[in-house]
Amino acid sequence: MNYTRFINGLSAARKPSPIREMTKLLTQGSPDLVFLASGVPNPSMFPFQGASINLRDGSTIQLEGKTINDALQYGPTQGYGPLLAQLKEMQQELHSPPCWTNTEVLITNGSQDGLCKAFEMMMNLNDYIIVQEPVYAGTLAILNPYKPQYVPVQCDANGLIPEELRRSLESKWKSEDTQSSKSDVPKVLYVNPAGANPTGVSIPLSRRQEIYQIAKDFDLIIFEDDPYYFLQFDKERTPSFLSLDTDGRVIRFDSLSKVLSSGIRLGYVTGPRELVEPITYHMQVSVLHASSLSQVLVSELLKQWGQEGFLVHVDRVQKFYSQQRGIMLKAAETHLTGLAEWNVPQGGMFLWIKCLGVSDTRPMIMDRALKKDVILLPGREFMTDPSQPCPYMRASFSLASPENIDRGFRNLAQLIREEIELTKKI
Ligand SMILES: Cc1ncc(COP(=O)(O)O)c(CNc2cc3ccccc3n(O)c2=O)c1O
Repeated sequence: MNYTRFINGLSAARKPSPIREMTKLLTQGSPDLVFLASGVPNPSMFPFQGASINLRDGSTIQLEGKTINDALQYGPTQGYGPLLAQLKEMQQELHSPPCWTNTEVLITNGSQDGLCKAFEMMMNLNDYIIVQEPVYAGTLAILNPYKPQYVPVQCDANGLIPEELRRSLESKWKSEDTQSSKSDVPKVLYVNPAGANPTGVSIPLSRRQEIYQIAKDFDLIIFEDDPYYFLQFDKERTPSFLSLDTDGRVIRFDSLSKVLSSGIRLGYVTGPRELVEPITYHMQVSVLHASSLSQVLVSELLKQWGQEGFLVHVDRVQKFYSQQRGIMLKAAETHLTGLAEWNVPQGGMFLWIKCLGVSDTRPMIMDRALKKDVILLPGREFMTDPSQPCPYMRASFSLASPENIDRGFRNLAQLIREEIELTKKI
């Protein structure tokens, strides 16, 4: 693949930071190396001497000696060596990327960080960008400052509709347009393939294959933003776009937030070397690297658990959210029947609810929901054109107890009834 058209001028101008390149030598030198090259602080002056992290299973992770030193010190931008190796092994095991020999993995400050830098590598003002709609609000927040021309592709209960994607592209462009540097043909398709935020929808494998073929026809890069990959409620996880990527046109964004901890701020980007390298250079000058403490802690955990132990853990997490989903669906059936409609989420942690008889949920939620002791997110926050009224709202089943979910939906039902009455009076 020729990646030139996917890297904007700002990103193409980024070069390896000399200081960061020196830090690589720190990990490559012989034990006798006298390192006088960079401003790495002396760890003997750090007040922290060790750490012991208690796990729920009764075991502990001890950070001492080399691990506490690594945890408290600068490290390589791409990521803490042992964790990088563990994540690369996991990506190969789970996705068997066809272009593995040209694939890089970069550890980022959550997947949001990687996503933001990947868009900043590609986007120019007013670019066309293809998104499945509704879109994760955090992605809209990254994109909106570019004043993009969104190409929102219609979704149904199985996610993005390939025929709609092809129709949207063919209505304005031909595949040969991608040969012209002057063409405004879109470069990126952004997709949440499993347990999408906010709809909870997962795209079946057959559709992913059709979508991948369309991406080939129009030379698109697929941003596979997949933080709910381990929260798919079907027995088998659907193969990722990365596992279909025979061309090297998928950049995958994974997150540890939903399965290990959101506060440790660790995600990882997996994609072609030519597209991961500019994001790495951006990391070199923005944050230097993701938190060493977080990386060492997770690496020690994965050492203790092994990949098998990690997958046993994520299955437990998946079962928890599947139970939470069941509790919310029961509350919706009990309290919202006749007042709203919804799909059964196939993954993730959200229920996407369409209010009947309320054309726009934003004023109802922002102005009147708190008085009813319930709060959700208005659907407009997830739309590419937030100026339009939207009857949808997003409810998260991640945190609330079963009792509170029931009470919240009871209050929500009352709120909707009062909104319908209010609307009649206007
Ligand atoms: C599709 C998709 N892609 C990327 C991310 C970012 O995950 P991370 O950086 O790896 O932790 C997310 C996280 N989504 C949310 C985060 C959040 C954080 C505080 C408060 C509210 C939040 N709400 O509502 C969210 O949806 C996501 O859903």
